[in-house]
Amino acid sequence: MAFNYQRIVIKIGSNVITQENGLPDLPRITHLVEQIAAIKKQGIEVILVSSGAVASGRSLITVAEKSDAVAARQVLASIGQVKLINTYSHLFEQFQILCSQVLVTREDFRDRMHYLNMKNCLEALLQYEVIPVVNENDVVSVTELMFTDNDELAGLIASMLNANALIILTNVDGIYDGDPKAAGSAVIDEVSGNELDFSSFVSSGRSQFGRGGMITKSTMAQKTAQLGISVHIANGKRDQILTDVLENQVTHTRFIPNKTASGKKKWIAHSEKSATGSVLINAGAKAALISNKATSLLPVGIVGVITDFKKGDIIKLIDDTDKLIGLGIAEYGSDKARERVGQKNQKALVHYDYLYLQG
Ligand SMILES: Nc1ncnc2c1ncn2[C@@H]1O[C@H](COP(=O)(O)OP(=O)(O)O)[C@@H](O)[C@H]1O
Ligand SMILES: N[C@@H](CCC(=O)OP(=O)(O)O)C(=O)O
Repeated sequence: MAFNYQRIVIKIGSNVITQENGLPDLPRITHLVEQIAAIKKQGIEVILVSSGAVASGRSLITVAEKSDAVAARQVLASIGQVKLINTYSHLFEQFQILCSQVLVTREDFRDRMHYLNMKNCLEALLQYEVIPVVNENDVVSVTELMFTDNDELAGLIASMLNANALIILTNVDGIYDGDPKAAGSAVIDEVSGNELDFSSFVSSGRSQFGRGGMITKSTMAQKTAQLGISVHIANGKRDQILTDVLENQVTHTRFIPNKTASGKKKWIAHSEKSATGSVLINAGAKAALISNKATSLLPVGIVGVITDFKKGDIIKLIDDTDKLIGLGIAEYGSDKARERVGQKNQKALVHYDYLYLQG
């Protein structure tokens, strides 16, 4: 194997396992399960994040999606998830592999205790040689409780389980440097660091059954790689794609991983939407934080408290252009922070060990 991974998360997009007419593509799912079984036989731990509940639901029932889109999605997913997991379960059984169903919402990642309970469950499933099949719980996950899409969920799961790699299967060969259909566009082989501005060449359009599109995939991939996890974006419609990606024998996009971050930093990195408070930091603090040295956020670098928070909350560090610089756990509440704004020799508001910088 070109890439020597011990634990991988594989995310399969709706489009990969759905035919153009909206019906599930059973031969494709079967072929993917065969490859996953072969990978698992080599001793690699696999966690599957699979979309396709809504698409599977559409193959079973017709609902009026125009009148109430939220209810329609709930109904389709509730019916379709049963079919999806049954299909996986039946196919994995043929290789004497057990799979399990794990349905989650964004809320499950917010509270650290809750997060650790979920992590323990997934670790236990892996110990029992089970392949967890994860999807968003679309039935209860509505509006602000929703993930942007399953790419975000896959990034969270890969970070939570300290996976070596995340393989995202979609319906194009990778991230193109222009419109994938335009002549002259080519797949970007490698992305390192986070300087690349994807919005200049990735359109916000989505494929027929996809939710987030390539922009959210790119941003999530960059963030996940910054936390120390290799991310591969490849075409799940191609035969032998998983084995070829692992052998590095197929054109696709690979995000080169940075130094591995601690488990706690990985959790903080994905907590932007659950951050309660925020503080405004000055130019000196910003420069110190983004330098290569490990630096905590001291009150002397804080200009003011923007939104209140309690000790232990996740807070946002914002600069004077309103840009998010980082996220961290507050060592004390906003009342004390206000009293200490601009003062020297005060206890750090965010300790370096509990600070994640956007980069
Ligand atoms: N520069 C680009 N490179 C690759 N794909 C792009 C680009 N710009 C837009 N896309 C679109 O993103 C789509 C994949 O995202 P999405 O629809 O969310 O798929 P999935 O269901 O796999 O999550 C592709 O089908 C492609 O049309
Ligand atoms: N949870 C939804 C998938 C939503 C989603 O993000 O889809 P996709 O963009 O195809 O990965 C489902 O199972 O239908």
